[in-house]
Amino acid sequence: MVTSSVLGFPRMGGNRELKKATEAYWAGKISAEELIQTGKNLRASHWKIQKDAGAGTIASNDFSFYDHVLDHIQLFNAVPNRYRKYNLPALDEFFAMGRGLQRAATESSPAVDVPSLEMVKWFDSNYHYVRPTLQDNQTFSLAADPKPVREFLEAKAQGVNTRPVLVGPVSFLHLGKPDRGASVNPITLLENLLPVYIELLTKLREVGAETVQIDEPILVLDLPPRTKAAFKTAYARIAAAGVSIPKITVATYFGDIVHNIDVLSSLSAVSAVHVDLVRNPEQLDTVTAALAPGQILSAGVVNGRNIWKTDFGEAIAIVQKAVNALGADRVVVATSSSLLHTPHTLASEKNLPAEVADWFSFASEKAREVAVIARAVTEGAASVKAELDANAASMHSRSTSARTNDPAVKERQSKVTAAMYERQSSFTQRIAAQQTHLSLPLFPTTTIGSFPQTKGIRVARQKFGKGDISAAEYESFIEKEIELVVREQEALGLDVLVHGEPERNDMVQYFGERLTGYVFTNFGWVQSYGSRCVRPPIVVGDISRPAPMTVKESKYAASITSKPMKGMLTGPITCLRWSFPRDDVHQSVQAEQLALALRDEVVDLETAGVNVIQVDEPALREGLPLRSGKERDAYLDWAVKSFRLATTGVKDVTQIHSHFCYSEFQDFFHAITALDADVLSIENSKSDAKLLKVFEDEAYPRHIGPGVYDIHSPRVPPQEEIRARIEEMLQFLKPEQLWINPDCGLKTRQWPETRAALDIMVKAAKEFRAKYQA
Ligand SMILES: Nc1nc2c(c(=O)[nH]1)N[C@@H](CNc1ccc(C(=O)N[C@@H](CCC(=O)N[C@@H](CCC(=O)N[C@@H](CCC(=O)O)C(=O)O)C(=O)O)C(=O)O)cc1)CN2
Ligand code: MET
Ligand SMILES: [Zn+2]
Repeated sequence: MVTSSVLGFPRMGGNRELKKATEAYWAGKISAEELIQTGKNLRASHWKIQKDAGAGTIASNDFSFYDHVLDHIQLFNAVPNRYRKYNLPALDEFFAMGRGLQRAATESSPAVDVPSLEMVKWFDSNYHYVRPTLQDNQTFSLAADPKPVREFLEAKAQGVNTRPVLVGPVSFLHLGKPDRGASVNPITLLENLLPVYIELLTKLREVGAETVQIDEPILVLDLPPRTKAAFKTAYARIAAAGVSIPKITVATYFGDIVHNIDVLSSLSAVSAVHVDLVRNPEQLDTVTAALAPGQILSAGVVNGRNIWKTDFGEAIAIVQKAVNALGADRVVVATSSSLLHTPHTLASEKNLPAEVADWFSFASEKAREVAVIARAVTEGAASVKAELDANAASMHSRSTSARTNDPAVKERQSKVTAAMYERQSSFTQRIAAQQTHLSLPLFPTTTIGSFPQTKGIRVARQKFGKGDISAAEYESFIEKEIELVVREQEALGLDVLVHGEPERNDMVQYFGERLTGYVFTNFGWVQSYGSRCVRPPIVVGDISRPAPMTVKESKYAASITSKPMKGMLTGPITCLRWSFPRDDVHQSVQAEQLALALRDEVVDLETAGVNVIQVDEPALREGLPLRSGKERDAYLDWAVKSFRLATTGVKDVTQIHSHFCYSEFQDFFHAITALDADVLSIENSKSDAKLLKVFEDEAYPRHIGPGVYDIHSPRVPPQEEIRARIEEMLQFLKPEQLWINPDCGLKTRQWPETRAALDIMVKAAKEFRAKYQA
């Protein structure tokens, strides 16, 4: 019999209960017990949803109060001493690593001041994990009352026999890095980690876990030989534990494992291997052939990364093929990855056009899909006839809908010329014109765009959405917010100002709402990091811009100050990647449509007198295929082209900025150069300044602002810290090319820390200005 499984469920809850409780706890409004109870209720509800949907195997330990990799840092007692030394309650230590902690001394406790650990992209998704930082001679031990055991028992008490999910030992180490000052190669710590890992598996078996899902997603990456070899060591040791541990499913996702297929022989003792057959259906034959006798294939055919209904006909055909090769008892129908990346349920969406809603499937619906597919294969199509028929009708409705096709957009795309990808002059000429026009000092200061999205702003927007306040009232409210942000920046002494983005719910959703071809949800939230969520707009058809999207706000902001005002747009790749893109048209086509819409916006801003325009592309790297090779080159080619198409319609004097919230450019530096942006701002405060060396090595001529402080944490950086960062940057960058700015936008911050940190930043810039101008 073919069974079904879900690799993980979203954590936030249908109403973002987890986000609200976590933030209330941080604000001191609810107790730790109340937060813990909220987590418990959510887990119970999520297990029930999946059980009621008929999903066979359901995960536990997929829940986290912040991030599941961070959970494992605590689980293995790999907490750096700078956190451990405070002897905080486990929950507070956990959050201190996630978001930093700065607290004045009280009668009973000393002052705490510790920055967060680094947060990085989870493969090619918009989810971020907390990166384990490991010491030379790092030791591990199992935390008391291990979370996976606790949550397994919790589900068991509810009558759900779950499959605990763990981050695999090899992936955990590979995804980590040496702590600042340490030089350890994380993978060399495997021997230290394995006994703890086996102790955990043994405990899980003791409490009744029959199987465990061990995620080793790094198997889809290009791996150094040493990491590949680590799989052999790890899984031989795990196999040696025999019947004292549960059966194991090793899960991979977001790519194929064909290039690492030799590693499968190291996994011959595990009971099942999971692969992503949505992304890479072609790997089926190779993987099937490489399985050990009796080994089960978990076939990921329901997409964990988007919201489109699964085409049952296609999925059943793939599963049937696997069954033909392996037999029904050796095939499980599964989601391609955890459903963490999908919204909670479609059932809450009351405002979608009915035609379109019928094309979608969110997490709760996907849990049902795996069950239906498994039943169709086991008992035959007749057993689920109604569901198969309805699915076929949905597929037909979408493929024939008039909504997806706009001939005017296609017409415009056919008229794109080579000249439309080029600025009028070279950077050298442009920067001279820009300097004259802007007359900026050495080490110019700026910010990345957004200022605090206060409760007041969000509530005003909510009221406007509900019709409680009029458009005119909302607009004048936004103007007041813009004015406030402008005055704050003038008082701080910043050089290039921004309007603060108060009118934007989100940098991608906002643009989606102003473009044709998109639809929106009311509750379609997806976790991005910690308590932060996004509601990705959904691309269903051809995209165009009916009217200017940002000109009014930027023009107003520019009109109330004599300082240069920077216009603020989200680039085509980021608009695409942080939406749910359509899957019936190549992404390069959607990116070009977005680029043409943005090109018009850029030109309109210039015409309105805004001569500094930032086009954010933080998702450029995220879209980079995970493995090096031809696919990467093809992606970079169309990604760079769409950025250029969006930005090159302006005169020399208009300065184009772009922003990325990371600083690892080594593997695609040529593409960064090819963007031909005049100024780049990048994240840098949490990474090694040595990453900037590539700009020096490649003699990158344009301007760069590597972030001087982290904005994801409320912590205010001391001036010495910023000074030290700038000194480090000057080892690799010329003073003439260096801008001073934070790592990213300030929307998640509160005003007091924003003001304090920017004040320190501007002072530091002035210090360097004095030193270098002398
Ligand atoms: N799409 C996207 N991806 C990104 C980023 C980003 O900015 N956008 N930045 C990077 C880091 N990721 C981030 C993701 C989300 C947020 C973020 O701030 N999200 C906000 C929600 C933003 C939003 O959509 N706000 C809406 C809705 C706000 C809201 O919750 N309103 C309340 C009512 C008002 C209230 O009581 O507060 C409600 O609907 O219930 C608005 O402002 O209009 C949050 O989780 O709090 C920040 C960074 C990488 N990926
Ligand atoms: C995630 S990148 C953010 C860029 C945007 N302009 C902001 O400041 O919020
Ligand atoms: Zn950013």
